[in-house]
Amino acid sequence: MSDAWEPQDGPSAAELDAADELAHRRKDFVLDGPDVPADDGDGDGSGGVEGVVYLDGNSLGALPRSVPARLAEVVEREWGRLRIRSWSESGWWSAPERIGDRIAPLVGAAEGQIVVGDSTSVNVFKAVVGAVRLAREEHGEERDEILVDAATFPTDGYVARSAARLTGATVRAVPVSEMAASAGPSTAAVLVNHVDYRTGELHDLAAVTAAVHRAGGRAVWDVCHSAGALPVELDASAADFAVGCTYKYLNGGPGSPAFLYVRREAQGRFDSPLPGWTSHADPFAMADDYVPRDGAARGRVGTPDILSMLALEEALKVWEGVDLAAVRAKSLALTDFFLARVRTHVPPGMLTSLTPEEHRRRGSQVSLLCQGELEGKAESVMSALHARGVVGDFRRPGVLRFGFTPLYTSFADADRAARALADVVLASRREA
Ligand SMILES: Cc1ncc(COP(=O)(O)O)c(C=O)c1O
Ligand SMILES: Nc1c(O)cccc1C(=O)C[C@H](N)C(=O)O
Repeated sequence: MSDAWEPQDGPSAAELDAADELAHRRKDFVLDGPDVPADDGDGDGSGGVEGVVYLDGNSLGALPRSVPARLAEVVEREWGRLRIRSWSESGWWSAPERIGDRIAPLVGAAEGQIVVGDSTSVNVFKAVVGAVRLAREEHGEERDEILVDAATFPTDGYVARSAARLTGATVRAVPVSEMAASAGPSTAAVLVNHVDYRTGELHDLAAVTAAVHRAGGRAVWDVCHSAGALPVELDASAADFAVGCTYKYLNGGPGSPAFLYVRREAQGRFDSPLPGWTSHADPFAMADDYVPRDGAARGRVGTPDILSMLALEEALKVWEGVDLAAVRAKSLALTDFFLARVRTHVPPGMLTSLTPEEHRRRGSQVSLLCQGELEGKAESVMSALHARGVVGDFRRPGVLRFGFTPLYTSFADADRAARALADVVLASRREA
């Protein structure tokens, strides 16, 4: 432990964990495994009885404990013994809408508006083209611009540019802070990340959407970093389309299918650019002409990815009885606690938080920029943290990211991570 590690003002991690109403959810996840570093007995937080501190749920959520048995059942019974009958008898065919309805309350959506399937990237494509077509149907072909969050996760930008080429529109990158003022008479659609993957900044879904609507455009939201991390008010904010992944805060597993939300009011006019046979009104008619289904199922394309989808369905059971307001309160308390610990123990000028202080602008991660003596060392700092049993990640050029998943991250985790970070930073100063 570093000499710099002194007792803190305010409640201890143990006191905060004892008062945490979500603490009991942690046991529903597999968090310790054979990769736990052996206890080296020096008390420096580098593993042992405490296990790994997992702060990378903003990239890949931890495994919910009940998933392996459910997957084994799906493979052995539903696939192994029932085979083709499972499309109807095991509910495989309707899984995309059924699981969409399980996600709906987590993102503030009434049922019947979310379908699960494909990747986030593919759903961004459906949503952006769908939004452009809708805006043009309402306001004419002069709607020729797509505004894209200038700090977007790259896949959204790539897809938007391709969608623009296909629809004859152009793309303009706009900082989210200027999005509302930038939407105008030529805006067909805007594409915004609800939480910035690099900084953890939370954007105002309702305000930006309202401004885009006033300008006559349609709003598409990427909620990858907010779904399951904080309350997302899709219906109340009048979002037109939203897309999210399920492998981060929804813990669906690596490559678990994404989801597509199409606001009920827009569903009947949603003209998907990927009209596959499973979104046909009568798929088994195998008709030449495409007639789209009504409702969320219009967002389907081809055969659903059943194994991943049913793993996700099981994973979503951890949300039963969870109050999203409690999730948000804990997320903010965890990130406040971690930031305060880091600020106290890391010498000034080495790490700067890119994550907003203001709660209303903060998602559920903390991003620290390596500066001064730490410039160029983000990767080595993160690997030293991994060696001490603290798993976050880094994004080039110098951002350390720590994701806080309220269902399983404890205040003791946040405390140990900050401690390990201070030790790593001070060690790197000694070595310099
Ligand atoms: C905001 C955001 N959008 C999209 C993606 C990825 O899309 P896909 O699930 O298609 O890989 C990620 C992360 O990988 C992301 O952070
Ligand atoms: N989807 C990922 C993957 O397949 C491999 C590694 C990382 C990811 C991620 O999700 C990265 C993540 N979206 C990010 O915020 O950087």
